[in-house]
Amino acid sequence: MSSWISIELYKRGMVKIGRFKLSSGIESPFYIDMRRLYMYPDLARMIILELTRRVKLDDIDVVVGVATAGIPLATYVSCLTDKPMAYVRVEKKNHGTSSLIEGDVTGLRTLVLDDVSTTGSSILKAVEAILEAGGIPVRVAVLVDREQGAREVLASRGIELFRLITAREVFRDLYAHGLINETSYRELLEYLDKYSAGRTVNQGVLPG
Ligand SMILES: O=P(O)(O)OC[C@H]1O[C@H](OP(=O)(O)OP(=O)(O)O)[C@H](O)[C@@H]1O
Ligand SMILES: O=C(O)c1cc(=O)[nH]c(=O)[nH]1
Repeated sequence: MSSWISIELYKRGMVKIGRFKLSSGIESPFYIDMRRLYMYPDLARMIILELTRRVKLDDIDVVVGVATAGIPLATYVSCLTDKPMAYVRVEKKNHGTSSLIEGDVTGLRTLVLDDVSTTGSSILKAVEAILEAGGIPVRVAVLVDREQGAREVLASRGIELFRLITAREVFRDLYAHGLINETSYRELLEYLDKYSAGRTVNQGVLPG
């Protein structure tokens, strides 16, 4: 159903296979670099339109991007849906308004947006900032979920995670279309099985 998304992401260099360190410190044999999506406005529009069609929006007052990669995503969602947009900074600004959140979420039902979810810690930090500011985090949406804990962390706070596609689905589509070979596919699945949510070895370092 979403194989066109996987294929486009791969062909435009947003699915990288190699050896990467993630923001959580976990090592990974792949990296999803959605920051490049905005180099291709037609594709960005198509993918984000798909997100807005699939995620529940009718109970949402404001969309909130998580800095930095969630900000262009939230901007597109806002333009496509006419929902107001705010964003959560990485850190509180220490001059001017001293804001952590730009825009206003007070009393508003929010859809939190980020490009990729791994452990969920970045999203959780943003959720906490929204709560602190008097907002109501209703739902979180990401373009790609790596299934390494985000859904479970958010569920424990009563917040649903919507993901347009999972990393596992991306690799399944790439393999099905002959874009990665069987050895790579098996290695990627092995990693995802080993370091997926719920495994005690989640904070893993790759061998070798
Ligand atoms: O679920 P997590 O384990 O928190 O990982 C996912 C987060 O990591 C990446 O951001 P990064 O920290 O690289 O910052 P950036 O958005 O500024 O590039 C990504 O954009 C998510 O925000
Ligand atoms: O966990 C991360 O830091 C991370 C993983 C990934 O695949 N892509 C990304 O942008 N961040």
